[in-house]
Amino acid sequence: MRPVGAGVPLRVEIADKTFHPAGGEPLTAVRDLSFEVRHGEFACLLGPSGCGKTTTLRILLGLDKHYTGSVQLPDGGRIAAVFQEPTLLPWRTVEENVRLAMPPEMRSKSLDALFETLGLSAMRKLYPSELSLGLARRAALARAFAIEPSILLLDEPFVSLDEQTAQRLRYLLLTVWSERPTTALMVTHNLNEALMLSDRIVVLSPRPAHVLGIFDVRLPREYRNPQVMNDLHLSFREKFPHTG
Ligand SMILES: Nc1ncnc2c1ncn2[C@@H]1O[C@H](COP(=O)(O)OP(=O)(O)OP(=O)(O)O)[C@@H](O)[C@H]1O
Repeated sequence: MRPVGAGVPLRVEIADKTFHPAGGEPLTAVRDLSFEVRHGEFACLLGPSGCGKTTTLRILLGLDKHYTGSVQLPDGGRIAAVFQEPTLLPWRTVEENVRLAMPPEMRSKSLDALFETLGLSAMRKLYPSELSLGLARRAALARAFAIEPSILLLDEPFVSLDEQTAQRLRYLLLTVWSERPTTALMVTHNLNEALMLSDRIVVLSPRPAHVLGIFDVRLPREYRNPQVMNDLHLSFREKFPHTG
């Protein structure tokens, strides 16, 4: 495994992204947005509702090519995404959903360890309709990690869950990510979530999104106990008094 920072970073330079709705006023969602996520780092894009976070992720995913600027993805080019909704195919089992996302040369590999880590071993043959909201999110995480992505993009994956379930999933995400480290960028408007998960928080302005500043959380995650989280909150608010 390469040490953090040794590989190609994710480099984002979006000069302008403007929507031109038919019959409506043009709307600039992103302007002069520039940041980097180092190889193997977990970063969060933290910004207020509607500031342009999802728009930015869609550009990184290649789903929106109508922008000016450039994006450099880490080498390997395998992108995994986890969205707000788990987007599982309803007529396929959990395991089939995961395997279908894998490139053909990987499809026969064992998924035992991954399912075990995510607490899904007993659910492999279930259909999405048989899963709770939390279990469906776990299946979406399994599908993302199964392809061994060179970059993992997450768009508020725990947003519509109750806080207890969301917190359990954050821990699971950390566990599975530390077993299978990859460069990760997660969109959130939840400061607590960002402080718990990130090596680095990219703090965004209200729309049009640009970077207000970077908050590095250098402390290893196992030391981020409630007291430390409290201190992190305070230093974040000192640095960014009008956000979060
Ligand atoms: N296809 C589109 N056409 C026109 N405007 C759009 C389109 N998609 C997004 N927008 C607008 O662009 C702005 C940024 O939207 P975006 O979804 O990127 O925000 P966000 O930061 O992800 O918000 P949230 O936290 O609420 O998900 C919003 O004002 C939104 O209404």
